[in-house]
Amino acid sequence: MKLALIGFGQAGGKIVDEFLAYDDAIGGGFIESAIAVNSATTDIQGLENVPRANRVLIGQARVKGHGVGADNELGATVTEEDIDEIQGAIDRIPVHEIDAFLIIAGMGGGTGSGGAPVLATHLKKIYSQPVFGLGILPAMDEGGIYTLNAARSFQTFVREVDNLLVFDNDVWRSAGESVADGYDRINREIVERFGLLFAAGEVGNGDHVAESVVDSSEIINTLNDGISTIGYASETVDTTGNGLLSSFKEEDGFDEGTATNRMTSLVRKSTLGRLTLPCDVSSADRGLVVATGPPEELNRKGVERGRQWLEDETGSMEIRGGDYPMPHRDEVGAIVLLSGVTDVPRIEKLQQVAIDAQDRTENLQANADEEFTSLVDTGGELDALF
Ligand SMILES: Nc1nc2c(ncn2[C@@H]2O[C@H](COP(=O)(O)OP(=O)(O)OP(=O)(O)O)[C@@H](O)[C@H]2O)c(=O)[nH]1
Repeated sequence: MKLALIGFGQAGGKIVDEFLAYDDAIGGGFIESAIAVNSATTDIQGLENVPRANRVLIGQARVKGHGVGADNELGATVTEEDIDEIQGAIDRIPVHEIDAFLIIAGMGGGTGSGGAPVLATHLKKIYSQPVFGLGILPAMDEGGIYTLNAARSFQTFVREVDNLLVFDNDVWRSAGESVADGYDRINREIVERFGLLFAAGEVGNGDHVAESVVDSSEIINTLNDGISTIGYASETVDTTGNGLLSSFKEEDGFDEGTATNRMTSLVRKSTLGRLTLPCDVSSADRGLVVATGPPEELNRKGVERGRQWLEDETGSMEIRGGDYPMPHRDEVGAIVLLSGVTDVPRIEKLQQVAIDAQDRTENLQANADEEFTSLVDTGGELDALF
């Protein structure tokens, strides 16, 4: 499907940058336009792939290009004030060519956390295309302010978009990695999963017409509303024709049984393995299974079996399935999109920690005010200058 990507804040911009590189690398063609919005000059200058003309600096009057310092209320305010600047960049998008907008933001900071929901509200008012969000949750040890920001932004963002796709940094961190290396790796994981999903809806004009390609409307209908999470699993296949697999192949070069079993097991691994947002799979309302890989290794039966398995696992009758053929790849994969999930312990925990952080901050503030008054107050024994 064709998307207009809008990266908000530092994380949002970096992920859009990575999406552009990925789309290019796989020849996906799912990005129609890409915009980055930020209140920090250095962050926006550091991007590599977003065209310069599509980088929008907001909040200059208030923060002078220095960012909003994790104050997401200020992030929301400067976005409202400078919405015309952002609209100026959106006006250059051929909106009639896109299937949806995707706004991407780290939810723990200030600019993206506060600004992304404001932009979603604005786009929904003007355009008929769906507006999706991709929200990045902070790791739990990032501290109270990030958790509080994320919980408040989540509540608002999910209400304003047609669907909020969620990625949880906490689940994807590795011990012993620097923050920068960690983000680079995590960002590649993000774009591979979401990129393959969106690229899947963009097949149609190539040489390889799959048995049952995924259509952009199937992705849109699966997303529909609520929040979503994605699983992905892949396996290397021997495409040279000399390997072990080839010895099982039938005369036409395709072993139906192997391909079917492989896909069913990949769908299971993808669903029961690490999701972008861990959740109880049975709480999903809708789902989509996408089989990716060289067209000669994909078959309809494999997707159908995987789809049926997911129906049983979720109890949902709304599980769609299809192919995304990728010629010249030596990997077969399965993407599982679970949408309308409701049993998500991580969100409940985030909200609880945020409520505690909010209460603690209010108490500390009240005490600090009292203590400061008693520090300065001499009981009338000293007169202030004026
Ligand atoms: N996955 C991922 N997460 C990131 C990255 N950079 C920052 N984050 C996350 O995003 C949150 C901070 O958001 P940023 O995007 O840095 O903040 P911002 O929107 O630019 O807002 P301010 O810096 O406060 O003006 C952090 O809590 C991290 O969890 C990144 O490159 N990848």
